[in-house]
Amino acid sequence: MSESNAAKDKLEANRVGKLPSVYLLPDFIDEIAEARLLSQVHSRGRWKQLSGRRLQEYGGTVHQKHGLLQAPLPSWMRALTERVASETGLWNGALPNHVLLNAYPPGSGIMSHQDGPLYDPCVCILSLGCPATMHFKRKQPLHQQQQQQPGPGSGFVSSPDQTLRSRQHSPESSCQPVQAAETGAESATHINPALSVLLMPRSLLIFRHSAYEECLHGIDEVVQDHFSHQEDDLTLYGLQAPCSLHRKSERVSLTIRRVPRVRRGLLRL
Ligand SMILES: O=C(O)CCC(=O)C(=O)O
Ligand SMILES: [Fe+2]
Repeated sequence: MSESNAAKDKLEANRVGKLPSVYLLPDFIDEIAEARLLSQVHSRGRWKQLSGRRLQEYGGTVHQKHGLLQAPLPSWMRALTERVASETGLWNGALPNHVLLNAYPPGSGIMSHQDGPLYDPCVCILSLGCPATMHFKRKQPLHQQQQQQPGPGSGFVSSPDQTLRSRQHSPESSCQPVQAAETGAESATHINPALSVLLMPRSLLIFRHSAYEECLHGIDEVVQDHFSHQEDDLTLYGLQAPCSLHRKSERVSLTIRRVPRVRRGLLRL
């Protein structure tokens, strides 16, 4: 079997939930590699402070009109992106060229959003540090969004004082508007999640195609995630429902993507 067929088979064996294109690779890296990555992440680069999280961007800046104004990835990050590409068989032999680092203090998250149209519709997220849960919600038709949204550039997440999360969506009354996501069009939904995936440290979450294009994804602002039913992700981690996971320390994630349109050398725009 060719290397890329083996990678595709491995992905299919690690598909989670009912959405057709979400995959989870638990322990994609070991604890030594995690500690090394965390020290790389914290020893260099300048963080941009956003509401509730810090951000660093590697590989260049994504420009609406020109695509990726490319800057080289640091060698430690290139080694990781090459491994992700070869072990997943994603991007058909091309390499991801853009990585976002997000650092979340306990109890923070990221509002529901869709990543921008300039990326290949395929994302790999490596989690380090503390667990969290990613919720996918189907986008609503525009006319329904207009009735429910507070306006462009804002969205809804669970309120910070909500301490429990089960695999049910929070009631509308516990929602509050937050700043739009960095990476693309945002909109709010109030329907039940189509899928919730536990992001344990060292795991690699992958989503693409319809999960990328037809869903929003986000992480609730809670200090504890509760799982009432046994689902694929828990089984892959060897966990048994019901169970709760506390977010006691910082979570760092690396969002690995590919921007097909590249402009080399930073331009003055
Ligand atoms: O931190 C995460 O797991 C999610 C990050 C994300 O959705 C993004 O960078 O677009
Ligand atoms: Fe995202």
